[in-house]
Amino acid sequence: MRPPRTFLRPLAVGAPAPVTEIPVKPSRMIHFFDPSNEKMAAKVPDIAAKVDIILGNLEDAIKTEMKEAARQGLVDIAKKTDFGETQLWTRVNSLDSPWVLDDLTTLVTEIGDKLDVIMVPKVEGAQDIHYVDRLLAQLEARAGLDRPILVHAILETAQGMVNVEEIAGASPRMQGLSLGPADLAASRRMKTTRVGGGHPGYLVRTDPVSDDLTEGRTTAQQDLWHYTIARMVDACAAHDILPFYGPFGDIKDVVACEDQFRNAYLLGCVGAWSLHPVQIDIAKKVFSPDPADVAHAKRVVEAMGDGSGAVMIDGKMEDDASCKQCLVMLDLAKALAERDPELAEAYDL
Ligand SMILES: CC(C)(COP(=O)(O)OP(=O)(O)OC[C@H]1O[C@@H](n2cnc3c(N)ncnc32)[C@H](O)[C@@H]1OP(=O)(O)O)[C@@H](O)C(=O)NCCC(=O)NCCSC(=O)C[C@H](O)C(=O)O
Ligand SMILES: [Mg+2]
Repeated sequence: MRPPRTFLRPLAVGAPAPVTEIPVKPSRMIHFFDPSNEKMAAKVPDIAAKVDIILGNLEDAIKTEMKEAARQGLVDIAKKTDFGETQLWTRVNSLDSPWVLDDLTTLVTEIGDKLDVIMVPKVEGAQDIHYVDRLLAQLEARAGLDRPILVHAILETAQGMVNVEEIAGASPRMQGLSLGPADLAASRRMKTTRVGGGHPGYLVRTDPVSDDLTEGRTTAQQDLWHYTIARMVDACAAHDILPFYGPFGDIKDVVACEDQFRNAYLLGCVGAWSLHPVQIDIAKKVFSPDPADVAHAKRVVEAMGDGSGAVMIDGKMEDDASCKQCLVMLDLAKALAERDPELAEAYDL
């Protein structure tokens, strides 16, 4: 780790100064598209207008023989598209792959001025972020960029989970973390075959009510990802960066997708990945606070005045701590209202 006094120094001569704060912009969904797929690529301008973040994916889900076409496709799309307020991200290939060096070199040199964040998969420890950090500084200097490109790490190996805190604080470039449940399940040797979501076999059962062990015993499915998401959220909050849930692979099960996204929202995530257009509106709905919650938050904040003391509202005690939660809700609502006139009206902001 770099000592505190040097943490914010550029890592290459001519590289832009690192940021001191991660910009908090609406980030309800990171929409994945395959830049080598002509049909998907053609939809990018329309989709970019609807999402908070659009991500050109170069890693898993891109066939080996299409890796170079995907990289070039992303360069072409980025050059010709006006993304407006929507953030442009990419997911590069993993650091042990034969493609990542060309991914980083080409993208920063050709479209570095348009790229907000580079998502790095399968990050295992601070050393992976340090490698990317220095290389990006060199490339930014070469490309004459005037702002640093931020880095987002996917937590998808057991090693990455063990080192989650050092990853979150490894560089001032660290923008956030996403959970990659499919790779993480494989790395942990979990006995699942899904891309995110729950499993009916992971349950608890009520105690026996008689000698017949099958009589009257109900079960409830449990959340496979609770521990992982909570751990990621704590690491992100401690380092002032942003946590995201990752993919939900059962595209047709829009109900369970909404549940998974909501669990992540309630635990502190700011957004989730959308893999298919049908998941965009699910993320938008879930990660935008409910207007009733925003109205309640406003009442509490108004009643609490300077934020200290305790008041009763609708029979419930509110104090400094619940007021702080309400401020989190209101800050998010205000940020979203600035971007979305419908939400501004719904929140009366
Ligand atoms: C999942 C898909 C392969 C499904 O594609 P398809 O079979 O074409 O679906 P549809 O026929 O329903 O598509 C309808 C139209 O919508 C377009 N489409 C589909 N997906 C997208 C998209 N993401 N962006 C833009 N447009 C999209 C189709 O082209 C159809 O168009 P048209 O024919 O003109 O009507 C596909 O959705 C897909 O590939 N999605 C992205 C998958 C992906 O990125 N996977 C990687 C992320 S998950 C992961 O890596 C795991 C993680 O790392 C971990 O470890 O957990
Ligand atoms: Mg993965």
